[in-house]
Amino acid sequence: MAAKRNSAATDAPETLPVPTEGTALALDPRLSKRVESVIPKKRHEALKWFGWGYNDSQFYGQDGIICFRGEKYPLGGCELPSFTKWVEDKFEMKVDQTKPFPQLPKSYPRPVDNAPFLRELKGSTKVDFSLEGIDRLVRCHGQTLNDIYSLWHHKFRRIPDVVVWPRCHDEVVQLVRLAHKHNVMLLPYGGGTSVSGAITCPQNERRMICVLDTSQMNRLLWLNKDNLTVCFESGIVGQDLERVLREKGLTVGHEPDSYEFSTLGGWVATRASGMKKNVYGNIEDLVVRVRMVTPSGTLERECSAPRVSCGPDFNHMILGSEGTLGVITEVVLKVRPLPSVRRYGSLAFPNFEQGVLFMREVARRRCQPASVRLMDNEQFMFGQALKPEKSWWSSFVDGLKQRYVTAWKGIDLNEICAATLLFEGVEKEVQRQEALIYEIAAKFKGFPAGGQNGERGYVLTFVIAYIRDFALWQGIVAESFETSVPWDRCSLLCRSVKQKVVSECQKRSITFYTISCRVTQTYDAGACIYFYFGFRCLDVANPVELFEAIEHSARDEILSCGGSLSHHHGVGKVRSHWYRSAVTDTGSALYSATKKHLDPKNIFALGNLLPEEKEDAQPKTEGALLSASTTPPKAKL
Ligand SMILES: Cc1cc2nc3c(=O)[nH]c(=O)nc-3n(C[C@H](O)[C@H](O)[C@H](O)COP(=O)(O)OP(=O)(O)OC[C@H]3O[C@@H](n4cnc5c(N)ncnc54)[C@H](O)[C@@H]3O)c2cc1C
Repeated sequence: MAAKRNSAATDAPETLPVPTEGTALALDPRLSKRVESVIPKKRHEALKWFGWGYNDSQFYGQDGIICFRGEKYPLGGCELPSFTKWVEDKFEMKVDQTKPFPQLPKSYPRPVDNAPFLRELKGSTKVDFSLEGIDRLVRCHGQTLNDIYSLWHHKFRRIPDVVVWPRCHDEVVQLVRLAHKHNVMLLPYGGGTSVSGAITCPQNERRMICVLDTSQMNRLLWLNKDNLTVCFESGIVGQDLERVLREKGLTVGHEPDSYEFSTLGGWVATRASGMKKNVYGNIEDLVVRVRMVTPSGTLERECSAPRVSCGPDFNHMILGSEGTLGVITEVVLKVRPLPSVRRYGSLAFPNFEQGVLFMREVARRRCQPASVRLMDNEQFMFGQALKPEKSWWSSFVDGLKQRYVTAWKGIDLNEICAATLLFEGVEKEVQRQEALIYEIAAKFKGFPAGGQNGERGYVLTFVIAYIRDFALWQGIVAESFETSVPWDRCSLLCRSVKQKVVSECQKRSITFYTISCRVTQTYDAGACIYFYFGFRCLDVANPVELFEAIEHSARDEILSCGGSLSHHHGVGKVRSHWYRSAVTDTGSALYSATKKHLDPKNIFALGNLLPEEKEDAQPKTEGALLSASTTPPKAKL
């Protein structure tokens, strides 16, 4: 989504060191420049301190109707009567626009001091830093429900004590050395979009916590047009990266739903997945080479050859390291020429099972378009509700009526589900793909439902992220969770997890809730499933604990159905309970040994992956105890 750029971020001297690559002839040194970012150094000047996205974009209530403001998005300035009705029916509540919005705290947690560290930071480096409360607060968390709820209710006991903004690899090397020397905890911070608790400050850390904000390390370092590779610093934000490349007729094609705000370093550190992975690959397919600064030295592959057989691949040690091993500073990525054609489509299926069979067949024949996503009925209806007055539900139905009126017979609107499609490539290839996809869909009773519906589905993705804050404001807690699963367990897992959530809600007398799922990625061997869950919590004392207890049960169910701990959100702190059993004791010992070698003083003590020992853990309430299993379930091979 286009946004005004931040020129303040361009003031760094251009004398910063620039690594070179390959044959100098293929390189254009003029390219090495800081990118004007849409996100200012003082993030809170453009982004909400208390939730998701831009300050000027949000859902709000007016005369009992839900509206959306924010000119960067197509729903900007729209009233949403259907969505209002959906909320009223689902949660039996009216929009209450008189509810207060959260207020910034009047004071911030007292910082832990480490005078020798600060003295040396000021004296022997040129790294900019801040001790201001607001700079510390906005970087103490990611985007989990728990994070946002804690912010709204001023619950964070521990926030960073100092924020630093290095501008290049060498400054990171200096900072890591300093932190190691003075035993300061370092927390690499990219876009702050983590949904695993990965950047939430460990609440029991007694050392000074220094957040290393990568936003000022966002240069395009070089571009090699012969090899179609590009090197960026790790702090570049997704939309900036794509904009710069687009100007040169190129794209990386990595578009996670958070790409407006998440960074290249964050993608690598979490093993992110983008919606167009079918054409461009997931982040691990796109990375050619990556540099990570650790207290024991810099870890990187020596050359940019496309594939090497040279023992275990240490790029994969860095991918998914979740900030616990070091700071990723520079990444070499593959680029592709921009596609000449980009076309949307959509399909309707009589029920979810037919839709899954269609997805499976598309994967079997390896003919996935850039993106194909299947929504269940609940999510489909929710998507329809999110239309401005008189728009696409009517056009959707009309479209179907006009073209497929006879085929509609026998389709139950309580069962219908839909897939959205995005095709990219050259015209001929896109036409071939479209024909094949619609032919396969027909075998599973699927109907084309128009490009406009498909486009809306993708565009809405960026707006949907704003709903959670509105829901919380109104007294609904909601969040998504995801997994990946082999094909033969896909439908079973979707059904079982939804049933589990329903029964957990009933057990806890939660009457008003929503649980839905979608298949978002397909592979040869299985798929990625996304669940959305929310419930009305107006009279609940500890809604987040309750939510987490139910989510915990849902994760147990996912694992016992043969699903993974995570397809792309990562482990962080939220899923660390299951990490050891997911990778075996031997695997977790290997990770610990690696960490000990790279970071002997544990300065990257984020507490991700393997849970930290809890020194003063609070006793759990009944809601949490009800479902917190001690032995994580395991699926058979
Ligand atoms: C609305 C929404 C939609 C999302 N959609 C997707 C999606 O489609 N696909 C997907 O994969 N994820 C998605 N996510 C999750 C999140 O955006 C990703 O995990 C993303 O990769 C995080 O990047 P970030 O720059 O925000 O990292 P942060 O949140 O800042 O950090 C995440 C982790 O990476 C570490 N880290 C960050 N930068 C560095 C660095 N330079 N060196 C070392 N460690 C570092 C941090 O320490 C932390 O452990 C979504 C999240 C939200 C809120």
